[in-house]
Amino acid sequence: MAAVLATATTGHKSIRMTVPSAKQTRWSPIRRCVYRPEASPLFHGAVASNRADWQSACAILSSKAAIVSWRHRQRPQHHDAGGDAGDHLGPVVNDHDSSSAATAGLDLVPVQLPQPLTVADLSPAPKHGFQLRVAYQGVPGAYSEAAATKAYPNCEPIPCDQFEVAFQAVEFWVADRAVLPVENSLGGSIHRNYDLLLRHRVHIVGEVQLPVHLCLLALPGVRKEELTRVISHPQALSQCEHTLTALGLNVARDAFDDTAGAAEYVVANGLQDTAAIASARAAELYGLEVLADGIQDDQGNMTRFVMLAREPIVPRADRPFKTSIVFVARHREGTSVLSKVLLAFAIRDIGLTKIESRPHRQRPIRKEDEAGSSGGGVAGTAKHFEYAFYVDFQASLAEPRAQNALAEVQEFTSFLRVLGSYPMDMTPI
Ligand SMILES: O=C(O)C(=O)C[C@]1(C(=O)O)C=C[C@@H](O)C=C1
Repeated sequence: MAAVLATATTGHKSIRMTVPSAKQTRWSPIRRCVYRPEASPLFHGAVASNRADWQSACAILSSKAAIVSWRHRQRPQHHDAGGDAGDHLGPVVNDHDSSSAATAGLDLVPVQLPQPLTVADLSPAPKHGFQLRVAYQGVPGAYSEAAATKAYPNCEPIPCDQFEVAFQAVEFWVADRAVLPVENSLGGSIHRNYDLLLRHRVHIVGEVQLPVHLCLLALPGVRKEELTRVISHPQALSQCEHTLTALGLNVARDAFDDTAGAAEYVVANGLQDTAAIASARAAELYGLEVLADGIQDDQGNMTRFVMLAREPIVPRADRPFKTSIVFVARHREGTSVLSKVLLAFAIRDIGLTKIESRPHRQRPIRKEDEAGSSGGGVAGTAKHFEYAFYVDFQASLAEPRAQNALAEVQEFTSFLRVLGSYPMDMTPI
């Protein structure tokens, strides 16, 4: 059984990663798993529920075999702008060389013992010599990877197979940050991440906007006319819906986990009739040809990502900041809450850049009796959906006007959480 793992200390530098073939290996994404201590070979009562065990259980890097442990002789620490790759201890497969294990036909068994937490684990203070590890959803070549490296140049991007895994990677110290998409100028909001922001204990510490330039990729020699299927991330498919039709590609369009994963899939399966929509970098990484370049329906296509961390940053008032909040209306306030909240910002001259609503899962419906009293004599029960409202406003929490606005918002809400107060992305497009 083949053990598959890339060990490169900097994901980008891995040759195996950049020129993959069926036999070669590279970074595989961290996959989601449900942690069951009793199922873990590391289970020793209470000890088994610690971080190292979670990592052993969750960092399964291949669907075939490898069980990966993250070895931290020195705990992960970081600074935002790069570090010394040589100092970083990357993932290992039980200290074995994966290729020799594969040749010997061995099944690898995790032998990594839980590591005790150290003081360094508990300190957010960066230490030089370590690269910041940044989780993103997808595989190398995904736009989210590009966003991660735009947000944190010189970081070590850590691929995760699902958005939730990227959240967990930060919460459980497998990564120092996550960079995740929240909205696209063509496809709209990425609701899943709004929902996850509420469920996980992480903070928004920044935002990054990335122009998304989509390409149609196929195996070398394949012509457009031979295609019967186009695969990609649903957002990417929707971002070039019209252009595909204009190109005469009225073929099946199938959703995939991420754009680069679709490209990889075409190569891994030698698909002559299938194209992937992905980045030019994905074409390079996986050895595909670019059949059409810039196929997004709008040339200004842009995705906004948020940067997440375990700790919030200290808000400042000396540069443009944005603050993201989420709230649920207090029941007795009725349906007027949203307008009252908007007014709390308007009277302080605070601009709102985004508002999003998501259904309230525990309390989906609000009933209002005697609707007939104001409804032209038609008696009955009015039923409204109950929402969690997400608002981004243009001010720093360090500013008294923002603090006062939030104090007022709190009056009308049964739940209010600040997701983060962070510098706005001011980089030129
Ligand atoms: O599939 C990718 O490459 C991603 O990074 C994901 C994603 C998304 O979730 O919206 C990110 C940016 C693009 O808008 C298309 C897809």
